[in-house]
Amino acid sequence: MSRKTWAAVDDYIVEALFEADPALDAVLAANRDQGLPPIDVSPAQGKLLSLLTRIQGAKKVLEIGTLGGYSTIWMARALPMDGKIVTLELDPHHAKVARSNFERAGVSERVELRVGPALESLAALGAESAGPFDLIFIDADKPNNPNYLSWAMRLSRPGTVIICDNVIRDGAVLDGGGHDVNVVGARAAFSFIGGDKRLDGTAIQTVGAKGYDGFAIAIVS
Ligand SMILES: C[S@@+](CC[C@H](N)C(=O)[O-])C[C@H]1O[C@@H](n2cnc3c(N)ncnc32)[C@H](O)[C@@H]1O
Ligand SMILES: [Mg+2]
Repeated sequence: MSRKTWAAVDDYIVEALFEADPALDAVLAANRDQGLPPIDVSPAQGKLLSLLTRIQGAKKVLEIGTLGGYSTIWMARALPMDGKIVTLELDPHHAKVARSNFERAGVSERVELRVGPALESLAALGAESAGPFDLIFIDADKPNNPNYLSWAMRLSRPGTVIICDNVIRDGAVLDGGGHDVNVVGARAAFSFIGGDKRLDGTAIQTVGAKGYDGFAIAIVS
């Protein structure tokens, strides 16, 4: 099965199941126009995040790694009116594009974007007792996965769902002796989840418009 087929099936899923969504299309167009890398989740993955937010009944969501806010908007729309998503982004240009995307998509009131190194923003959230969050999506610099998971635990409660993106990496996750820092980060996420008795997790391998990758998903006990 080729990458072309995976992408075509993704298109089929979107066509068969999703309403036309000019607002989200505009987000991707703005990201492209502003030179952001196309490393956001795919539409099918965004919908999965939205469904998981709803299945969880989440009111408070934390996202680490905003980019242009594509995944943020999927999750923000799945929140109740009094829900909130805090999203953390290092790059001021990405953050600026994301802010205007939130405005255009009509979700600004439900989104709090914090700019700076996520580890500093997480420490601030901890100091403010901003948790617990109901769902936490980790999708930033992969070498920091264990640090982000460690903060996710501190900002969680029993029942919090933690999702970590890009943990399969074309199957390179199998390469335990390699030096690719992103693979090392993916494996560190598995080690963290597998090694913490409070976490019960699995991973979903995904193929589609974004190639072969996957999400790790865990629940806090
Ligand atoms: C894969 S993109 C996020 C994609 C987004 N979640 C989506 O699906 O639409 C990763 C983002 O994390 C940001 N990032 C990288 N290192 C970071 C750090 N130390 N702190 C906060 N954000 C960081 C990058 O600038 C980039 O915008
Ligand atoms: Mg990702």
